[in-house]
Amino acid sequence: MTREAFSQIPVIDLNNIRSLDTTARGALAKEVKRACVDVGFFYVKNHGIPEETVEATMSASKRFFSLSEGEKLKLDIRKSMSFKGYQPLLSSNNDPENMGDMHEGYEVGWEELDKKPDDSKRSNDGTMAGANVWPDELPGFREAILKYYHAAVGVGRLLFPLFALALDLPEDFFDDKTKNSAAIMKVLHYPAQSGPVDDRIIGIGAHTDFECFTVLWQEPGIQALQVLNQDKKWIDAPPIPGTLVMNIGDQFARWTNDAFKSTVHRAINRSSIERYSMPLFFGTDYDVKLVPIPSCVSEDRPAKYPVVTAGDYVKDRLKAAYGHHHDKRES
Ligand SMILES: O=C(O)CCC(=O)C(=O)O
Ligand SMILES: [Fe+2]
Repeated sequence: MTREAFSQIPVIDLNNIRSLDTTARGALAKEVKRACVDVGFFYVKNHGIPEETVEATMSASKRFFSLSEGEKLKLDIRKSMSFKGYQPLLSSNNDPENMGDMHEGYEVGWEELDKKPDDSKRSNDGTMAGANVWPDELPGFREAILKYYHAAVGVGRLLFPLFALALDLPEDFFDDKTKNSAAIMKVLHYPAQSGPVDDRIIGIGAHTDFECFTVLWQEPGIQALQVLNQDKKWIDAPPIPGTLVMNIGDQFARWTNDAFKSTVHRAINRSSIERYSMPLFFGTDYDVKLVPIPSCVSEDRPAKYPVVTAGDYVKDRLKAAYGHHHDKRES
């Protein structure tokens, strides 16, 4: 690939993802592989999530963030042992060099839309198991959030086999590693940062995501997301209507011994209006060990990472970013 090409984030059409034609799926997997190896970021179109679902969830999210701080703080994520609930402005810090992230957020994990007395997926989450916390005052909020959550989880389910193909693995390689609910969704609200911006307080500081991959919806019309390319230059990842942004996270970097790039990114909302986004982070089940795939390790490419479980990895990174439970970054 040329240097020029590194500054491009590809758009991949998922139209053929459900195709029964293995050649078509194979061609798609090739495109995905190239994006994962070269950039670690790509856009997907024809992802199948209806626009109405996105809009309903966004309007629910806007209603949530416009509640009073007191109401929102009833759901303070710092009271949750499993990282569910509300994150006030400046309470997280994704870049240890920075002084806090200029966004507020709200975080949920797996939950059935129709409540079951025993939701085995959620209770099997081990170290990350714990109920979502919902506001009392917002009728329809839970339903709107969970509707998008389940739609996006559906996209994630389609993508794991594609990533497996891209790694020359059997398509079902991740099936027994993704049986539970290791998918965390956030809705985020970034105030406008116009005027001079202190580089140490931006929307979300430079970071990599912790899981296998992220599916991000970002508000159309506002440029904020930036990706660090292989030349260590920040390139814009503008919203493209009708697409979702996908990026590789640290768990895939570990599975692939860095063949797939967990790419550093950040967001700065320098527009004059507030911005909303929603990432959904897909990991393997929390008890699964992040063991490098044999074809990604060789004498020339020795294993780079110690083996840990997905749950321990994610929890340590969350603790570091949120600095709560009186725990500081371990090591
Ligand atoms: O809001 C965005 O565009 C990026 C969010 C993000 O990178 C994250 O939450 O990990
Ligand atoms: Fe991120």
